[in-house]
Parts: sequence; C-alpha cells; structure tokens
Amino acid sequence: MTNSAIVVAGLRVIRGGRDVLRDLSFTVEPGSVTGLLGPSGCGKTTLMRAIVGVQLTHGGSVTVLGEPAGSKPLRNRIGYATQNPAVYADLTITESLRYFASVLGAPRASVAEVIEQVGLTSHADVLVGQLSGGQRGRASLAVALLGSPELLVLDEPTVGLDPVLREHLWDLFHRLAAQGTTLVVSSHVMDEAARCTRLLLMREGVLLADDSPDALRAETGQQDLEQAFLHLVREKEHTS
Ligand SMILES: Nc1ncnc2c1ncn2[C@@H]1O[C@H](COP(=O)(O)OP(=O)(O)OP(=O)(O)O)[C@@H](O)[C@H]1O
Repeated sequence: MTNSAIVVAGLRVIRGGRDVLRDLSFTVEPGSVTGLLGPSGCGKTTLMRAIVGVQLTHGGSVTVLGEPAGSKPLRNRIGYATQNPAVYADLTITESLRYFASVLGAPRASVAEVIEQVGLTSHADVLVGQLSGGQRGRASLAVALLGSPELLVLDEPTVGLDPVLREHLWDLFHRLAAQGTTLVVSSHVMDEAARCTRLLLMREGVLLADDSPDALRAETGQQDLEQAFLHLVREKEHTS
C-alpha cells in the first residue's frame, strides 16, 4: 500500500452543484499503464485534475508518490497533458519545448528526444499554430514527457490520431512503464482498453471496475471489453 504510486481514498468532487466524483477509492501501482475509461462526462478529467492537484475536492484524499496531491515536492515529478494542448502558437515545437525545459529545469538535450518520442521530428521547426489538432496534442504530450517525470497523467492523448500513430504512442507508454514510469491514460474509446495493464472503468462518477483486461473478461464472460463494460452497466442497474 505504501509503495503505491497513487492512493485515492473516498474522493468526492462537486462541480457545478453536482456530485461528479462520488466516494472513489483505488490505488495505482508504480510502473503500470492504468487506463481510465468511461463515457464522456463520467468524470475522467476531473479525476485526473484531482491526481495532479489542480481540482478542488470535497472529501477524501489523494496521495501521489507518497505526498498529498498538489504539494510542492510533486511539481517536477508529474507530467500532465490536458485535452487542450498547452503550447504556444507563435513558437516552433522546438522553441516551445526549449522554453518549457528551462522552466522545468530539464536538460536541453531532452528536447530533441521528446520530440522524437512523439513522432514530430520532421515538424520540429514548424510553428505550433500551423500544426494539425493531433500534432498539437502530441507537442503537448512532448511537454509532459520533459524531465522524465515519475508519473504521467495523460488526458485522451490519442484522440484524432491514425492507427499507426496510436500504436506508436501506446508502444512508447509501455516502454516508459517498463523503465518504471507510472502512467494514467484516459480514453473514451474502449478499443484502447486492451492496451492497458489495468483498467479503471468509470460511469457517472463511480468506478464500475478496477481490474486487468483479462480479469474483466473472465469476470463478465465477455471477450470484447466494450461488451464487458455494458455487462457491468447492466449488472449495476439490476442491483441499484
Ligand atoms: N468547469 C466546470 N464547471 C462545472 N461542471 C463541470 C466543469 N467541468 C466539467 N464539469 C462537469 O463535470 C462532469 C465530469 O466532467 P469531466 O470533464 O471530468 O468528464 P470526462 O469523463 O473527462 O468527459 P470527456 O470524456 O467528455 O472529456 C460533467 O458532468 C461536466 O459537465
């Protein structure tokens, strides 16, 4: 328990007067790729915000790498890529990353490395404002990778990408995990679930499942993870 990368206990968040996260509890092990999956609006982004410490919470606790979420010692240990790419339109990819590297105190040499990791080397000198949405998203992911953070929290990093690029990024996520990085990756596309070591399936602010893809298949008797998710939804509706 003490070695968990993330410990969430009884987390409650209210947004816009509504209970958005309701008494969530789970742990995330170091070096895992945890998929946060569920329909649009179920609370994935809110949970990620709570993990990185930028979300006002209304109960429970979130402990990250042994520290309270949002505390100062965590600042350089977490990389967070939001759904809205946070890179400057009037700088090139390389210029943007050099800027963020200096802010984070990351080595300048890591700039070319993270650009290569997200498959943007051929666009390194293109202005961010001239990139496609998917390319901008990858530039933002490159910022999150700077400084080799111990925990990467990635909000829908593969949205809008073609299958080849998605494969490339999932390979990268698993390579990073094999080196000890912990990754939490959200998606509302169930076909990405099979790529995770572990799944947190959410619906309406609660966890429907917290298991490996194989355990989920075995538990529900469904090979297809989308069907497994539907099975759990129906089961929950019967019991509530
Ligand atoms: N700034 C806000 N103010 C009030 N309510 C909000 C705000 N942002 C999100 N919400 C509400 O919180 C709930 C959870 O939103 P959240 O963004 O966490 O969902 P999500 O699962 O990440 O969705 P998506 O997959 O569409 O990104 C939604 O009902 C949403 O309407």
